[in-house]
Amino acid sequence: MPTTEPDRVRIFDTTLRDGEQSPGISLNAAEKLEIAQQLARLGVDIIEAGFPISSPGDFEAVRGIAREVHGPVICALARAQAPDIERAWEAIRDSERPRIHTFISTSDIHIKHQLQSTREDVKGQARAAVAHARSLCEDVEFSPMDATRADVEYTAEVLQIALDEGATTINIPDTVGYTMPTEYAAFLTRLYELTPGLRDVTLSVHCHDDLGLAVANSFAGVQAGARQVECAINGIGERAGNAALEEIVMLLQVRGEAIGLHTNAVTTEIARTSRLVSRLTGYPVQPNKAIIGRNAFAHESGIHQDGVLKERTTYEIMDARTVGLATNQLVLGKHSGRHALKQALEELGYSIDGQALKTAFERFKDIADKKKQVTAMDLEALVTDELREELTDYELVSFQIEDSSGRPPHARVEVRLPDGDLATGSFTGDGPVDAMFHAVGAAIAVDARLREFRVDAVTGGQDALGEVSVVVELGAADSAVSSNLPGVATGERVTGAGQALATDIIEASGIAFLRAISMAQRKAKLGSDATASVAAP
Ligand SMILES: CC(=O)SCCNC(=O)CCNC(=O)[C@H](O)C(C)(C)COP(=O)(O)OP(=O)(O)OC[C@H]1O[C@@H](n2cnc3c(N)ncnc32)[C@H](O)[C@@H]1OP(=O)(O)O
Ligand SMILES: CC(C)C(=O)C(=O)O
Ligand SMILES: [Mg+2]
Repeated sequence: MPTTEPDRVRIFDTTLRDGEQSPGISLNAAEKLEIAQQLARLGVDIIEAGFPISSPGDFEAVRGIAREVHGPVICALARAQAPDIERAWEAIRDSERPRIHTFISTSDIHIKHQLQSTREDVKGQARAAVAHARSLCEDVEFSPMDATRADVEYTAEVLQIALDEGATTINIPDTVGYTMPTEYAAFLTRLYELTPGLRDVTLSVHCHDDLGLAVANSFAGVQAGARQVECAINGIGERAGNAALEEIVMLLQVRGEAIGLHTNAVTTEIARTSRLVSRLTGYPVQPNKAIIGRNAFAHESGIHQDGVLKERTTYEIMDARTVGLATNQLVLGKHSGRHALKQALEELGYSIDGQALKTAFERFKDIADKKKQVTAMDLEALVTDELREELTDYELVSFQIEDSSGRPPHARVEVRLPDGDLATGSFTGDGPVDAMFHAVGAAIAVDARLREFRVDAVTGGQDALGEVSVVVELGAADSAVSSNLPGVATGERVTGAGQALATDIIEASGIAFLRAISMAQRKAKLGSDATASVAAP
């Protein structure tokens, strides 16, 4: 137990050391520094910046962090060997608050097979290592590696040696993620009994997730008296990873009061830190990951949405804003109701009711039937599209596209004209969109020149809505179109812009093209050169 603030749990972040031991992760010095600076903003107490003896690059990275990151303790790992300890010290000595973390195994499996040594020799190595580290640095952490598979009495003897030599933090690693919460707590309690000096220093926990118990074991350790938790952002680390920092911090934020404990972490920096680590490590975060997964604050089902709309706490134990997210999310799908839709639209700034809501709801259901998920972006696009539709004089009633390798694509369309008549047109084009445009032009007897064409995926995923934007130019110089442009003198040009949304971009192209022509014709009729686009909601 630390002598100051005994109710505070120190957050020891090992993203840059154990986290980086995840297969496939290799961070360069600049990336490590960027993460370390963000960890400082997150308010972690200790940053384990790396293992300096492991490579010149890691040495430089740790040294850069030690020099440039202020606030947290900057820690470097070293085996219980003089060269490791000296290299670690060289890397962190410029830090305002350096710490050397040295370790050696106390389990017989490790002593016999890996170290090929004896219990007595390990005691000697531990003594020498801690003494050497303390001769260089005031802050020294000692870890008996694989402790949870070790003999507790022997581990206590080694810890007493480390304490005698001046270790200031004792960390008990569950190196292979083997222990269970009650067993781990009992192990720590027994260590307290066997090692009297342990109560005078900070006891730390370091748990791996091989059985999915890293956070539960860490929490059990805290309940047994540990006041430092070693953890990594997004739970990355050797094999199945370390305890996830964001889970430890939020567990103590949400439930800490019940046991009278807290951390100093700035929880609103969690989401940003998670995204940064994910981006720089290339390790994506699973959608259902606690705290930082994209579903962690999302509600899909109607009953939950209804509850959250009435009172957020019915289905949420945390406010998304406390972890740095803008808001929770009501994910609209085919089972969602009108209230959730209306609320979602209001959040987007569209206050609609009555017939407008009814129409939007029907269109929403159509889209929801085609898509797995209707997002806020879809909704915005749908409502905006609803407004645009009022400005359309033509309706694309149906279309067929024949497209196959070796033959140019052919389009056939049926368009309802402003007077209600149906007109058909067909065309063989260079591509399906080109064929669609020309077939539409043929159906309404307008020869429009395409000036701009753009397709944007409005939402993500294969079933995303595509937004097509087109700008067309009509000219009275062209005898074929003069009857459509009564207000335009020969030689003049008039442009029109249109946009449309659909999951099928060929369909969206046809509708946008018709809207652009409508706009050009309206402008021509008004004799106006207004540049207002049909797209503007
Ligand atoms: C549980 C953990 O996360 S421990 C940290 C694990 N992290 C890493 O290993 C990442 C960085 N490691 C490395 O870059 C390399 O392993 C190095 C540079 C440290 C060492 O490389 P090498 O000298 O080639 O040794 P190698 O890694 O093959 O073997 C490890 C050696 O360290 C010894 N060793 C392992 N742990 C310790 C320890 N805590 N104290 C002293 N010696 C140890 C092993 O017995 C073995 O010694 P041996 O060569 O006499 O058999
Ligand atoms: C170096 C030690 C603390 C470690 O990472 C482990 O035992 O898992
Ligand atoms: Mg580890």
